[in-house]
Amino acid sequence: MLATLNLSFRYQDETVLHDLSFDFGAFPVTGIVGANGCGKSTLFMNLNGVLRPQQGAVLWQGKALNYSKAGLMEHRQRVTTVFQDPEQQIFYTDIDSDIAFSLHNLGVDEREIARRVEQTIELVDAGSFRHKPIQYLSHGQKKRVAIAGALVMEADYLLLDEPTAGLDPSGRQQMIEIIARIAARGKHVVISSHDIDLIYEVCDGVYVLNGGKIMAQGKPGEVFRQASLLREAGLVQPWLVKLHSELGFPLCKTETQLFNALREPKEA
Ligand SMILES: Nc1ncnc2c1ncn2[C@@H]1O[C@H](COP(=O)(O)OP(=O)(O)OP(=O)(O)O)[C@@H](O)[C@H]1O
Repeated sequence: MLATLNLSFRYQDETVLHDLSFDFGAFPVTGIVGANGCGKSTLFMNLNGVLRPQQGAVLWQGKALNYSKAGLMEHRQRVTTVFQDPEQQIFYTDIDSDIAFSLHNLGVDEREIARRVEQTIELVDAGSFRHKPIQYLSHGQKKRVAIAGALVMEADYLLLDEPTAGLDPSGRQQMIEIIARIAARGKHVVISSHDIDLIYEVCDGVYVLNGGKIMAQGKPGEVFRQASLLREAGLVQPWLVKLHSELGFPLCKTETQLFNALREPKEA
C-alpha cells in the first residue's frame, strides 16, 4: 500500500507541500486536483522517490521508503509514473523495444518480456500503430506507448500526471477506458489532472490540494458538490455535478448514465 504520513517538502526555502497524509490504497483510482502550482507534480516526484521529503515520509506497506539505490529500484517496480509529456519517457524509435526497455534493464527473461509487451500493447490499444516508428506517432499514441512502458513493469501503482492533456475527445475517451481497464486488473491508479470532468468520472476517491495542503478528501460526488470550496481552491465543479447542484438533475457519473436517467421516465 502506498501512503504518505505528514509529508512536507520544500524547494530551497519555499515549502510547497505541507504535512500531507494520503492513503492511496483506499480506492482503486484516486484523483489529485488543484490549481496550477499547488504541488501536484512535486507530490508525484516525492511518491516515486525522485524527491525526498524533509519531514514525514512516503510509506510502502507502512514502512518509510528506503532511498538507497537498491531501495529506490525496488520502489519503482511497485510504483511507476507516467509524466505529462510522453517525449520524456520514450527512448527508442520502435515501440516494442521502447516498452521492453525497463524489463531488459532488470534482466527479465526474453520470453517473459515478449509476453508482457504483448499484453500491455493490447491493454493500451496500440496494436494498430505498433509497427510505426515512434517519431511518426501522434501525441495521443505516444502517451499510450509511455503508459505501456510503465504498465509492462506490472507495478501495483500507476501514477498518471495529466493523462488527457493534449488529447482530442476520442483520445480522451480512449484514455478513460484504458484507466478503467488498468483498475479492473486490480492495480491502483493515482491521477493528477486539471481535467475535473475526467477525475469525477474515473476516480473513486479524490483529494483537493490548495497551496500544498489537503483542503478536502473523499468520494468525488461528495467533494465536488462543495462549489464554494472548489472555487476557493481555484477549481470548478464537474459539469455533471453542476447540473445536479444547480438544476436538480440526477447525480450521474457519466454522460451516458445521465442521458439514460433522463430518458427513463419518458419510456415508462
Ligand atoms: N525545481 C523547483 N525549484 C523551486 N521551486 C519549484 C521547483 N519546481 C516547482 N517549484 C514550485 O513549487 C510549487 C509547486 O509546483 P508543482 O509543479 O509541484 O505544482 P503543480 O500543482 O504540479 O502545478 P501545475 O498544475 O502548474 O502543473 C510552485 O510554486 C512552483 O513554482
